[in-house]
Amino acid sequence: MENVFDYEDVQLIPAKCMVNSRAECDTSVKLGKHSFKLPVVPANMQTVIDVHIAETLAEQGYFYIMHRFDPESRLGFVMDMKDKGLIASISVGVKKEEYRFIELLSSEQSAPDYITIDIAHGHSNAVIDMIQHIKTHLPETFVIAGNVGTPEAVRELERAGADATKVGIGPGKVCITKIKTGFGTGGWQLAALRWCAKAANKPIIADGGIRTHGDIAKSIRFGATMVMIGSLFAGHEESPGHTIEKNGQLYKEYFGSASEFQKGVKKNVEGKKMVVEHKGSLKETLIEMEQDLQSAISYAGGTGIEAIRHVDYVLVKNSIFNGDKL
Ligand SMILES: NC(=O)C1=CN([C@@H]2O[C@H](COP(=O)(O)OP(=O)(O)OC[C@H]3O[C@@H](n4cnc5c(N)ncnc54)[C@H](OP(=O)(O)O)[C@@H]3O)[C@@H](O)[C@H]2O)C=CC1
Ligand SMILES: Nc1nc2c(ncn2[C@@H]2O[C@H](COP(=O)(O)O)[C@@H](O)[C@H]2O)c(=O)[nH]1
Repeated sequence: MENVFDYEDVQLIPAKCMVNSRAECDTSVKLGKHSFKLPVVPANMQTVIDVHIAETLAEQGYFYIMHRFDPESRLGFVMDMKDKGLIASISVGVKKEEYRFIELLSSEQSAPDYITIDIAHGHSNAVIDMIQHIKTHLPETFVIAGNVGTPEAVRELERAGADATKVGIGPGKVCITKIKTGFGTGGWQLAALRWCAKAANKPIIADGGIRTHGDIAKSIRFGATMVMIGSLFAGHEESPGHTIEKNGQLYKEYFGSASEFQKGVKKNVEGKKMVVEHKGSLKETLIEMEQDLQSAISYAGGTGIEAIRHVDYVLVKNSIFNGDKL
């Protein structure tokens, strides 16, 4: 593989500005049948999203994916969202009971708009079979399958019927897959995204490793349609994790979906629990993300997200922060 790099190794190169104000730049993106305000989705993790946040995001025109860690509530959740005229977007795993759950959604005529198949090693027959099961019983539902980290995996899941694939094995903030198994895209997620995107015929969601808002623009440049983010969303006042005070400073808990804490047992643990700084409201962050992305579009010399996909870039190995912190 040539050119292995990650977010901090890249700078995008500005092109001539086409707007008189950044407010003219449109950050919206289409995924499936719907358009969303931002190419960003909070991670489907228990300390990042809950029913309240899902409803708020859907009402305000943002994409969301509800997590799968309260499995019994999912049918009611889909029905409620549909009753309110909101997009229903949920996650499933690949175990036997999930097959029955898909059949239940079908028999209740409660097809979600989006289903994300959410397992650690998505390049597997388990995911291929689940894609086909969903497509058989809920043919109108947009299926996101993951997670994967190679072009072969993207192609195989697309061939099986996935409408989008999610790329990122191990770059997450609470991930320990890279340490425990030696595998993954941690440390070269942006290059892996580029590699996968070259093979993809359908949208890719880049998942994990986003540490700054500029990384969203970089993900788009290297082939992402949407970007999934956990740690940057876990610290809000609305975030579902507990608030913790340490030496007068407020933090929020953030734990991996494969952490011992989430699983309740010490078996195949590939995630950890940590705290992130408390940082005000989700609404403020979404507005700041939109403004930063509008600015990125203006530097790309365009008026919409598409402009970012065509800019030149340089590799600046580990130097973009010059020792600075945000
Ligand atoms: N993006 C990432 O880098 C990672 C994300 N995660 C997140 O953690 C959560 C739990 O993931 P996961 O453990 O997959 O979900 P589940 O615990 O639901 O496991 C799904 C199924 O896949 C099997 N399975 C899991 N990993 C492997 C593997 N490496 N090889 C073969 N079979 C496997 C499991 O069996 P068995 O347990 O018996 O092997 C189980 O039958 C998810 O939300 C996932 O997104 C976890 C790790 C990495
Ligand atoms: N290896 C693991 N990855 C995990 C786990 N729980 C979630 N995740 C992945 O991380 C991203 C979020 O990354 P961030 O850098 O934005 O914080 C999330 O979407 C999952 O793909 C886990 O336990 N182990």
